[in-house]
Amino acid sequence: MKIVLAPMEGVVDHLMREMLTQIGGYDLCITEFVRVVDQKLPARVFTRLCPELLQGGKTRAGTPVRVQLLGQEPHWLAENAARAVELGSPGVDLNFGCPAKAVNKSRGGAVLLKETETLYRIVKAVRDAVPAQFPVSAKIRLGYDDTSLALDNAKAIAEAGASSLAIHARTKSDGYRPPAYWPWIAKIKQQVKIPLVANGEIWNAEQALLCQQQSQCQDIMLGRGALAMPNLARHIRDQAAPLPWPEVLALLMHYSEFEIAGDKGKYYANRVKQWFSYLKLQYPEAQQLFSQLRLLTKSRDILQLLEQQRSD
Ligand SMILES: Cc1cc2nc3c(=O)[nH]c(=O)nc-3n(C[C@H](O)[C@H](O)[C@H](O)COP(=O)(O)O)c2cc1C
Repeated sequence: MKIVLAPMEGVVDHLMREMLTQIGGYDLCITEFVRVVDQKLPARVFTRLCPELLQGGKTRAGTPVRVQLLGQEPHWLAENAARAVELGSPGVDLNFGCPAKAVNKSRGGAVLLKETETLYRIVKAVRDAVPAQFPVSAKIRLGYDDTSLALDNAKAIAEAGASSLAIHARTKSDGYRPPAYWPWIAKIKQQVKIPLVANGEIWNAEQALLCQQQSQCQDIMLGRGALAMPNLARHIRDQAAPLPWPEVLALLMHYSEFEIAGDKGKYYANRVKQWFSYLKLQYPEAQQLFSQLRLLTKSRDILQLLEQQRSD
């Protein structure tokens, strides 16, 4: 079994990857997406989103971090994919599942799930541009409005030479409403011979097992669940109990200190709130704290509140 930490724009940044891979259990992380439109982006765009490029493309715990690209133009995606690996990304991931409105208006993201031929052309161009030893993976949903193209899309991506395919087992229209349709992945697996990674709605070890059984897939990708339970990968692999709240609080403080020490001010407050929105599903303490924290906009104030909570 391989466990992949899902890309999550706005919350799984390098600080989060650092902490979660330090706890352990992850084989690979995928970054938030780099938006590609019509140019070769400067190196700083990649290193800002993925500072791990400056340390061999791995987190300090040694977990590889693969850059994800999102766009619609095969040529420009290929150029930027080549740049990402030159800069040290151990492969490239292509995002075909992003439901965000702004992204879909300018195409890119989930809307491409309506265009099987474009998916093929993108994967082929990127595969041709990236040296063979580097994996080119892709991530899809089951479709846009419905699942009618799920098989064709997966087959096209495989035929174009993708090394593996992560499948978030819902359509764009399903949004994040449970359930995730894991048996659909098993259906795709019968016809697509590249390794598949099952994704969607895994919050604990029981669900991980059920997902593996129903998807017929050993490898899984964890998104919101990884934030709700910071040791979810260890919980799944080694039956570790959910991390106790005081340790979660220490992680939250570490995240804040990291940020105050030199990263970007405002961005953190939004990220920590986003993290809390998942933590409160697992920890009643987070639920209580969230009602106070949601009004704060400065990292320092958030840290102060966390410190107060620790000393209570
Ligand atoms: C806040 C948020 C941001 C996300 N950002 C990305 C992204 O940048 N790239 C991507 O491919 N998927 C993105 N996703 C989708 C997740 O990677 C994952 O497929 C989805 O959350 C389902 O998995 P889960 O049920 O384990 O959370 C995002 C999801 C959320 C909730």
